Amino acid sequence: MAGSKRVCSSNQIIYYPQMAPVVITLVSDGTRCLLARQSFFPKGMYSALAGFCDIGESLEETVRREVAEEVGLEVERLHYSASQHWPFPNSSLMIACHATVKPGQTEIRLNLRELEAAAWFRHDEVAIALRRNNPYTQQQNGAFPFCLPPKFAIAHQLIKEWVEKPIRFTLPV
Ligand SMILES: NC(=O)c1ccc[n+]([C@@H]2O[C@H](COP(=O)([O-])OP(=O)(O)OC[C@H]3O[C@@H](n4cnc5c(N)ncnc54)[C@H](O)[C@@H]3O)[C@@H](O)[C@H]2O)c1
Repeated sequence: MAGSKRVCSSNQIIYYPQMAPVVITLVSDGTRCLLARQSFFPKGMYSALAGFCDIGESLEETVRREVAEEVGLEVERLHYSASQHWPFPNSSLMIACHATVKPGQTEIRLNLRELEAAAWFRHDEVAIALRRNNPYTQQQNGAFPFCLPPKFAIAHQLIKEWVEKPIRFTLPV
């Protein structure tokens, strides 16, 4: 039977589990993809942009707002990829999308209240990072290599999808 719930034994009120929708978007300019990091990420790790949906927003509106807020870019086309339940820190439904920026509009305006860094990465750089074993290990020169989220995270799958196959952008945002 579908549906989890708890019934309060004193007043019979039914409580259903709460889940927060989150969009995670891999922005591309056609040849490169935009990845960002927060200060608490493992050193060297970059990921796609994520953000909680606000009340009243469509997923398309959340993508457009989050990308504009975090890196100052306007997205033009949107393509749904996949979803994943994500239990950390509370229960979220991650909705993963690919998006493109308007041609020629690639200048990043970083929101330092939300992100530590963001940059455009070439296809070959991302492909190497996907293949890297022991990605979070410090190198002999003291630096941490550019690396990506672990395989179990939908962020990894979204980035892998971008590397492996051309995405058709069909939905205007
Ligand atoms: N599975 C993956 O691949 C993947 C990748 C990136 C992010 N995530 C998850 O996506 C979520 C959002 O990512 P983020 O980078 O914006 O996170 P974040 O932790 O930076 O949160 C951003 C803001 O959202 C607020 N917030 C927290 N819970 C909320 C809720 N339920 N509804 C509305 N706002 C809330 C926080 O107060 C914070 O100010 C996080 O839970 C993160 O763990 C998952």
